Amino acid sequence: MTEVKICGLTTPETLEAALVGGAAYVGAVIFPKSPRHIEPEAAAELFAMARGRAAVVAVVVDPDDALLGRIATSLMPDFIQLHGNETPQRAAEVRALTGAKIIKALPIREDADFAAVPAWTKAADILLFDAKPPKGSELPGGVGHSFDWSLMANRALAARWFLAGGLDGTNLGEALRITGASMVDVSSGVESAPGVKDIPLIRKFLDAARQALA
Ligand SMILES: O=C(O)c1ccccc1N[C@@H]1O[C@H](COP(=O)(O)O)[C@@H](O)[C@H]1O
Repeated sequence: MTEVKICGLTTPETLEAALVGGAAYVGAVIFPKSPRHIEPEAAAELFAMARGRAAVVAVVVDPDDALLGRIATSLMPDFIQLHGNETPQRAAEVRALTGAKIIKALPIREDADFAAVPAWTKAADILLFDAKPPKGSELPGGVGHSFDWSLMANRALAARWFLAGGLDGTNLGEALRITGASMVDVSSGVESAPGVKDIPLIRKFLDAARQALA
């Protein structure tokens, strides 16, 4: 099956739906400007039920060492998703500070945006291609915008990568067909309102991932 990450989970019911539905990755957004924000200690309590069932991902934006320390000692995520302007050198520090593997989000609008990929291929365990947020947006991700999926077609990459940005249960099949992605990430596309995850939409997305493979 296409590996799915459901991101921005904040309740046990929606996390359970993601786990039962077969999500391989589940994400906590630790970024106060986000409607999905959860404090590291609360995330640790919530995501305890995911241990051994899916990889736990902490999504952060240019985190300082103090926040990383709180995340490492409470949530102890399998992955830290860097969704800001972090450098490969900072990613190495984050890895050393937390012991977590690194997912690096790269914002894509045009072909030239892939220039950052070679530097990140060694510095990150997994890349995540997301749309560039609209101008003036306070959020670097989680805004439901997609990029031109044809930019991914026939792109030989020496790294594992997620397709992200504006995916939902209705467009996932087409996105997979065009990009050939084997890993996908969704947040707002499985919500009924910003920050409010919806169990039927989570199920629909996971079903669409299964059907795409069939
Ligand atoms: O979801 C958020 O609020 C968020 C905040 C800050 C950085 C990243 C965030 N989410 C990530 O954005 C992408 C795409 O989201 P969407 O499906 O388009 O809503 C995804 O990687 C989330 O992990």
